[in-house]
Amino acid sequence: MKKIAVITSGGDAPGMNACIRAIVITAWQHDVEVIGFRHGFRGIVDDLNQPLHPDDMRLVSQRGGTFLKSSRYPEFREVARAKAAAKILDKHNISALLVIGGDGSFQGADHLAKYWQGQVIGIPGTIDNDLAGTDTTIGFSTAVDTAMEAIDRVRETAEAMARVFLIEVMGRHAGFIGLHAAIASSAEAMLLPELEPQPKLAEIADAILQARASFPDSSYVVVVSENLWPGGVAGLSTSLSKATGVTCHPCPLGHIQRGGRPNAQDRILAMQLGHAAVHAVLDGKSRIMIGLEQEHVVEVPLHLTFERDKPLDPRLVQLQLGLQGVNFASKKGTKTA
Ligand SMILES: Nc1ncnc2c1ncn2[C@@H]1O[C@H](COP(=O)(O)OP(=O)(O)O)[C@@H](O)[C@H]1O
Ligand SMILES: O=P(O)(O)OC[C@H]1O[C@](O)(COP(=O)(O)O)[C@@H](O)[C@@H]1O
Repeated sequence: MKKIAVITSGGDAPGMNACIRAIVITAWQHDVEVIGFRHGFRGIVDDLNQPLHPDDMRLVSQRGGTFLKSSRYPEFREVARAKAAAKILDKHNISALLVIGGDGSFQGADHLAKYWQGQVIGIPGTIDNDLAGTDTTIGFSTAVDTAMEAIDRVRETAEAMARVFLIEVMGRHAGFIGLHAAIASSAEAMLLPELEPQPKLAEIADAILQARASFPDSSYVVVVSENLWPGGVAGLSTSLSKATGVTCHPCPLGHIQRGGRPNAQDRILAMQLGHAAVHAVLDGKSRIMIGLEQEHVVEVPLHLTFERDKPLDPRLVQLQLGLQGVNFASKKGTKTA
């Protein structure tokens, strides 16, 4: 019986469990046995294997996180670790490894493929959506929903108290969550690394002061990507409060964005990609990522997913820039941000 393995690696993302379910069920339908290794690449090296059977997949899709566990394991860059992983995979007679993760995990998979003869397939699982070759990644949609709901809550108190809030969203060095959350929550401004890697304090302060002058009774919400400002939104709020004389409140959303039940879109995406990944294995494919482009499942050479940058959708950027900060008090709709 053919045997394949699956790991979840890097930051966990809602929908990873649904993807494992689709892999296990599809594989068993084709007489392929599946084992998981817990904790990503570390689990292969340390042989933390776990047999996976369709009967155990009944109630996993609804849960966030990953029941297989994940890890960041920088030691896997070492050739010796990749060779050790190859040995373990051969010991278990594994013919293909499916890696659910982000660009780092795919670099790890590509690294392993240099020292292991089996097939290596990547499945995009990261809340950041920062992988080239796929329109979206497992977990991104849920993370945006979570950020939006959190910002909606902040908005209510901000509006009641007529306060300025700076809300920090995740994304490592990518603004996808920031852009989508800013649009969905009708933010007054957004600070994203792709738009301005080093935003100017004076410009942000001016926009706040103009908004305060036009709408003294209203809230003002800025969505800020993490790692953009030294000291994060706490540091930025302190500097802006000083520069404007208006108290600015920091609100980092943090890991709240990574947890929670996957939404329907992420569950469906996860199952589509997991199912297609098993078929790619059966077709003898290797060193590819299974992605989704314009609603269609696609296969992309693995290296292209991490060697290229994925740009923000310029139409969505323009949409938000056009809608944010318009001064409705002015007949001409003068921009205030
Ligand atoms: N260049 C690399 N060579 C080998 N393994 C890597 C490399 N980059 C990342 N990895 C492995 O992939 C894991 C996940 O990568 P990371 O960047 O943390 O998350 P993500 O896959 O979500 O981007 C790392 O902890 C490491 O084990
Ligand atoms: O939980 P950690 O290890 O501090 O990592 C935080 C990072 O992980 C993420 O949540 C997800 O990143 P990856 O999916 O690329 O691992 C980033 O948005 C964030 O910068």
